[in-house]
Amino acid sequence: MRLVEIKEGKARIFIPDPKEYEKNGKFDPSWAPVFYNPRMTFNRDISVIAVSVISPKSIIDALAASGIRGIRYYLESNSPIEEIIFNDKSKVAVDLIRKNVEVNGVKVAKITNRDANSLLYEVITDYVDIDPFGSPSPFILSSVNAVKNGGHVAYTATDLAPLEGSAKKSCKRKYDVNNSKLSFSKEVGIRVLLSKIVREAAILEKAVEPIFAFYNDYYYRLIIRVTRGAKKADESIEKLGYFYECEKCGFSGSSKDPIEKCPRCGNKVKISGPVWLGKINDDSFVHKMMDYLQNFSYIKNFEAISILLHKILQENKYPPGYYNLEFIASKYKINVPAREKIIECLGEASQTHFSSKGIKTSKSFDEILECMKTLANKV
Ligand SMILES: C[S@@+](CC[C@H](N)C(=O)[O-])C[C@H]1O[C@@H](n2cnc3c(N)ncnc32)[C@H](O)[C@@H]1O
Repeated sequence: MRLVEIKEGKARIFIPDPKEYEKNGKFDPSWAPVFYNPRMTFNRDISVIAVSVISPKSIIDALAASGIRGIRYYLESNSPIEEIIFNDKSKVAVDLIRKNVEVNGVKVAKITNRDANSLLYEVITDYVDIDPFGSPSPFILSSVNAVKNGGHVAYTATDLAPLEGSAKKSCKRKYDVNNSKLSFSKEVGIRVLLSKIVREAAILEKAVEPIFAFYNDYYYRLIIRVTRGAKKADESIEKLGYFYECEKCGFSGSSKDPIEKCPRCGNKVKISGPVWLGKINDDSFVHKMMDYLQNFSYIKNFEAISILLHKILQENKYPPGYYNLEFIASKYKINVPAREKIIECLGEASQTHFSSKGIKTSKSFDEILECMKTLANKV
């Protein structure tokens, strides 16, 4: 395997030379013997900042591939990390991790060549990172099991089709959620993932609190805090419910139990659930990330991260779900007014990072419609 050296953040790592695995001039990171995807740099940049805020003493990079994530946590997070377990079931990956750990002087590394699940049932740590191909579902129970009381787990999910309701059967299999493709499916997806995590954690009498969650490019990233206690686990479950959306009048909302008819026009609704209906971001955690970000002016995505964190804080004020302006406009056969104008008209409203067509607000559907119609008439 020919290697090339690349730089990401403060790490210099060796990866398989992509040129060797090109097919017809194209390259997909999954074609190389060890996975490294530069499109995930944003995910790793922002995770380095989150880990700095969390400040864990021990970390498990359970699906480590080249080791880039754990290495960057060691080199770049503000906190003194005492142990990082780098794990991958691939022997080739583990050999490369060994090299990369040495090159970057990671003094606290333990490297294992195990199935992540069997490893996670044997260890106890402050922070687990689950960054799989596709769905993190197979690793939820074991990762929640592996963290101490008050510990954290971070998940990446790239299986958007089931999470957003395009692949319904797959969503039922992997997340045990009856999902429909709703006009605000980008936000539904992360709430489907959280719903599964909450229910899996409850088996272990652990409660889950999301502290940081976002959507970017082709994946979700979610960080949860896990606490022990059957009662607390029950309280987490209480925050599950259902989204509905009316195909006729476009009205949408959430309810504790599934409903069949639109509360506005009486038509049949599409539903998705059970989904997490609590907050998905913790304001004080996001504020701390903004403060810490100032120490990371060297990272590639500094500006983009700052924009995302500001958006998240704005949208975190509003109830779950967003309004897809194109969807509503199509129902009423009106032009889509500029998003900023609608936000201005409503007053209490914000953009959402989930969609450039969406707004979040605590105002009613009819108030939104009124603003949209008034503005559309002015166009
Ligand atoms: C998407 S890659 C990880 C990427 C890496 N975290 C990064 O930031 O570049 C997923 C890795 O998980 C490993 N893997 C898949 N299933 C596994 C399992 N059950 N146990 C341990 N490793 C596994 C694969 O060999 C692959 O290296």
